[in-house]
Amino acid sequence: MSDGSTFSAHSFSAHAWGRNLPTYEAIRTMPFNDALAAGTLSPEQFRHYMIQDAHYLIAFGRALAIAAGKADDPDGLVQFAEAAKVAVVVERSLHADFFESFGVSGDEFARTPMSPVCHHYSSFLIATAHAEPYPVALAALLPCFWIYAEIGRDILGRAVRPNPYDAWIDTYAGEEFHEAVRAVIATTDRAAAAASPGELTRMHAAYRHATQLEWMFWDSAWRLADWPV
Ligand SMILES: Cc1ncc(C[n+]2csc(CCO)c2C)c(N)n1
Repeated sequence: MSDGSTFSAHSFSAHAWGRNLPTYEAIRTMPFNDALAAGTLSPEQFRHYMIQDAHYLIAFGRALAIAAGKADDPDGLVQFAEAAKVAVVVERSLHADFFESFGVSGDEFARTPMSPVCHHYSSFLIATAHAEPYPVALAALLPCFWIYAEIGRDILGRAVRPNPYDAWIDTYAGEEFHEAVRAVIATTDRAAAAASPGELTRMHAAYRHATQLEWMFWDSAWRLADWPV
């Protein structure tokens, strides 16, 4: 799927994937993902990532719920309402399983605010879902699904096992997640086919911005980034 070839060459998704391939490659080879696959990522960096991801997933769930409300048919409404629920389920499993095994207390989570990048990405998704029409909202949400599916498979293929991050790797490489991702790509392509030229331009801008923010999210965890003042 990483060459976009599963989809029609004329689809929005194929164009968006192709245009953003250098950024995808930059994500795939970034130190955070190399170290995760090698099992050498520090627990401190993974804890930073998990805490920020728990914040992110709630915002992502809200953005999905807003997009669900804008769906142009009942199937889209169900698809994104269900995805919003899954985002919260994943956040709860971070709390129940990963926080537990990597020693993040409820207290530490409660006193750790969103990092600058997490704040930016979360605000961008919620603002886009609110202010933009359905196709543009979906374009902003798509990289989150698609990039994780691809990165999950890539890391699975080269992970050193056993790996302290096995459970994380297995979550995103699983077939169930990939099926959901294919469905989001298909719905986004259908919405793009009905979008105006102006909306299509904004879809590409939203997709690009979200892809850049995915890179920045991992980079932020790698650097243990915090607010400078
Ligand atoms: C920064 C960041 N980006 C994407 C994901 C991936 N992800 C998590 S839950 C879910 C589907 C929810 O319906 C997806 C695609 C993540 N965890 N963190």
